[in-house]
Order: sequence, then C-alpha cells, then structure tokens
Amino acid sequence: VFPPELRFASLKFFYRILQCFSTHCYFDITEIDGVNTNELYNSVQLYLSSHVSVTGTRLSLTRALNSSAFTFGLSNNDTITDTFNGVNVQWEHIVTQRQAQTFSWRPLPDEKRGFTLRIKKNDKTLILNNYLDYIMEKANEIRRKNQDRLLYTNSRGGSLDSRGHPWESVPFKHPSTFDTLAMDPEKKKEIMEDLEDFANGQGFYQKTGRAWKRGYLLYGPPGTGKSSMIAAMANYLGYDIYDLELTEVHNNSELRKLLMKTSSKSIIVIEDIDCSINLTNRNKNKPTSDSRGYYDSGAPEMRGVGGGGGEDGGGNSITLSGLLNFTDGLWSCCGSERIFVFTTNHIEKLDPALLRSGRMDMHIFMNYCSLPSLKILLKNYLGCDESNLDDSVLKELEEVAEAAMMTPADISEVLIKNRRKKEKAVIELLEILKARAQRNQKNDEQVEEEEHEKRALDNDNPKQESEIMNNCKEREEEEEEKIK
Ligand SMILES: Nc1ncnc2c1ncn2[C@@H]1O[C@H](COP(=O)(O)OP(=O)(O)OP(=O)(O)O)[C@@H](O)[C@H]1O
Ligand SMILES: [Mg+2]
Repeated sequence: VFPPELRFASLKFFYRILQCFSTHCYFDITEIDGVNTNELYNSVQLYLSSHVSVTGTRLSLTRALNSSAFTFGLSNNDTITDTFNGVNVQWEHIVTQRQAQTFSWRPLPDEKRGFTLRIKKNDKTLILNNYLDYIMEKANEIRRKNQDRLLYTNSRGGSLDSRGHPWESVPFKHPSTFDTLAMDPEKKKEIMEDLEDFANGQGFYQKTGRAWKRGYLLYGPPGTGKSSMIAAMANYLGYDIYDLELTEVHNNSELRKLLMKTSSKSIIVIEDIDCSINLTNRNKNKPTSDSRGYYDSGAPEMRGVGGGGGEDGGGNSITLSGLLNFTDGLWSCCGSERIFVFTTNHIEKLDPALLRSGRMDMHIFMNYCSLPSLKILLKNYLGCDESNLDDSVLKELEEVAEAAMMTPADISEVLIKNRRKKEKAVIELLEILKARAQRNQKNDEQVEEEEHEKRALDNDNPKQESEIMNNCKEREEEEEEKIK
C-alpha cells in the first residue's frame, strides 16, 4: 500500500505526461483564493445552478438570507456540460478534505472546493475572453432575481450602526408593478423604455462621459400613484430602494456619507421634496430672486464639497446646493447605476435650480384618472374588460372621467368596496364620477362669475385706479429726492 503523498505525486506526474498529448486544457477555480473568497467561484456556482435545475440527478439546495427562492447546485465531484457560442465545455465540482491547518489569520473551511473547467485548447481564447464575463453577468442577474429587494431608510439620522452603516433595511415587498399602475399606456411605455435603456446603458454612459445615473421628478396631486410608481420602478428593474428622509439629515456632509453608503442598482428616493427642505430659507442670503442669483449664493458650498465640509456646522443646515451636489455633482457618481426620484405635490414651489434641464432627466406628471387609467383600474380590481362593459356605460364613463378629476386612489376605494358585485361597483362609480363632474363644473362657473364681477368692478373704477397709480408714483419720486 502506497502512502497517500506518494500516490498523489505519482498521479500528478501521470497527469502531466497525459496533458502533453491532451487536446484539452483545464482551469481550476477554487472557492478560496489564498485567504480571499473567489468571486468567480460563487458566480460559476450560481450560473450552473440555472442549468442543473433541469438536467442534474443529484443536486445541492441552498437558500440565501433574505431570499424567497431556492438555488440548486452541483453536488460534490459531479460534472455537467455547457455550450457557449456553439462550443462545448465541461465543468466538474471538486470537493476535497483540507489538510490540517497551519497558522492562518482566518479559519478556513474543512473542505476545499473548486470547479474545474475543461475546454479544448483551440477554444481557449474564445472561452477566456467571453465565457467568463458572460457567467459573471448571468450570475449577477440570478442573484438579483433570487434576492428580495430591500428598502433602506435613514431613520437613525446620520448615526452609524455596529457595522458602520447609516442605513437600516427591511425586505421590500411592495406589490405595485407597471401592470397594476393606472396611467396613460403610452406614457407608461415611454417610462418603461426609458428605464430599460438606462439599465442596459453602461456602454452609452461610458461613451458619452456621463455618470451612470438618472433622475425622475414625479409630481401631481396626492393619491395619483407617485409612490406606487417608485415601487413599480424598483420591481421592474430589480433595484433596492433608499428612502431618504431629508429631515433626519443634519448637514451636507452627512448627506454625502449617506450617499457613499448606497449600493449600485438602487433607487434613491426623496418624497415630498417641497416639505423636506426649507425652501424659503434658501432665499435668505440672496439679493435677487432669480435662480442664477441663488445658484451663485450656493457656489461656495459647491466648492466645499471637493474640499469636504464647506459651511456644514451643526443643526439642520442642509441646503439645496448640498442636495444638488448629492444628485448631480461629483459625489453623485460614487457607485453607479443609480436612479434618483423626487416626488412633490407642488412643483410650483420647487426652486428653478432643481427643475432646470439636465438635473432631473424626466418630469413625470401623475394626473387625475383619465379614461385609459380608469380602464386599467376596472380590469385590475374587477376583472372587467372593455368588452364586459355596455357601450352606453363606456360612453358615459368617457364623458365624465376627466371632468370628475378623481384620483386613482379615490377610484380604487370605490372599486374595493364593491369588488364582489362588479355591476354595482361600475354603477356606483359612474354615479360618483357624475356627481364630482357636476360639482367641478359648478365650481368653475362660480369662479368664472366671481372673476367676471371683479373685472366689471375694476372697469367701473378706472379713475380710482389711475389715482392710486399716480399717488404711488408721486410717493416714489418724493422718496428718491429724499435719498439724493
Ligand atoms: N396610478 C395608480 N395606479 C394604481 N393605483 C393607484 C394609483 N394611484 C394611486 N393608487 C392607489 O392609491 C394608493 C395611494 O397611492 P400613492 O401612495 O402611490 O399616491 P401618491 O401619489 O404617492 O400620494 P401622495 O402624494 O399623498 O404621497 C395606492 O396604494 C394605490 O393603491
Ligand atoms: Mg406618496
């Protein structure tokens, strides 16, 4: 009986000789490379899991933390073949016992695991150049699909947890998708295409020298689906959400720290941006009210970002320029593939600096329920297609839908209440829509009447008005003389 060391050495020698004549070459991908975990090993394992689930006879099963799906893996010393661009390759999963540990900074697992890739020598360049990249990409995709999305919040303010993270996370399970979202189908399609282009646009952003990020401003009345849209975006792209509570952030440097701790493939959300940051305060120091003037007054701080700190003191001193740097400046591109979403009910209250073109790439108006949106809600809540509705009902809905100015939230309430009785739900909805449309019309008429009366009153007193104007002018002239 040979001692194992001698057996191992002779086998090694034998393989060496064989290799000289072999048409194949072999690559070992070990789980631990020295003391570091080998990312490629994990990726190969995940990638192969999408194959063995169908063909293998003996599989290992795993379920990662926070995941709602199982993944399959090759069992010990099993082999599997794969085809890439018409080339056959063979993978073998090799598990051996690790020899007694010598000194190590980190305890290593008892087993040594690795994959061996067997390919023809002729295919070497093709496989090494493209196949491994392809595997990494696929593995990332699977990882994202398997892992539930996370919703992060900065409710602790800027303080860090024991692992040095300022964000707290919970699994994100919002069921809103673009299918359930009631909005104009064309607009919806445009947004979905925009998101897709963004997610697949690494090459484009690199080529054009732009940071790989995109900004969306969602605005519209309450209950029109702004938050639902964010959830739909996250579910569509498989991104995590960072819900940034600006009121909890004390200063601009804290904001920067938070940004640095966000991961790629994520949506960073600031809801109700007009309420989160004190917009009136921002105008305090500037002499003029135009956006250029404001922007100039924010400039020192913009410079401060590079040098770190700027005017950041204590208290809640977060400023618009700090926020713009967060989304737009140098710091916005630490990490990549990130989407910024701001929401507001009052776009007119926002500073023009936030709205100028190029800052938020897309402004999306979430409007009251139109007929196409109404149809989506009827389908989702009642399972009612256009074909299930009478022509007369459809026509009536068309007439009143927009005039009623009801939000999707209002309408879904009516539909949920009567979802067991579809016909009753539609009739009740129609009545409510009609009543609302009538009320709105009355209000409009009243406002018009009031304006008419006011105009008539103004016309009756042109003399008084010109007198007031003259008085004002005289007073101004007097004051000017005094100053002189
Ligand atoms: N466009 C929509 N499509 C489908 N459901 C919607 C839509 N808008 C609103 N809803 C329903 O109304 C509820 C409230 O909507 P959501 O929170 O998205 O509104 P919002 O625009 O964010 O309101 P707010 O401005 O008050 O934050 C959601 O739970 C959803 O069920
Ligand atoms: Mg909301």
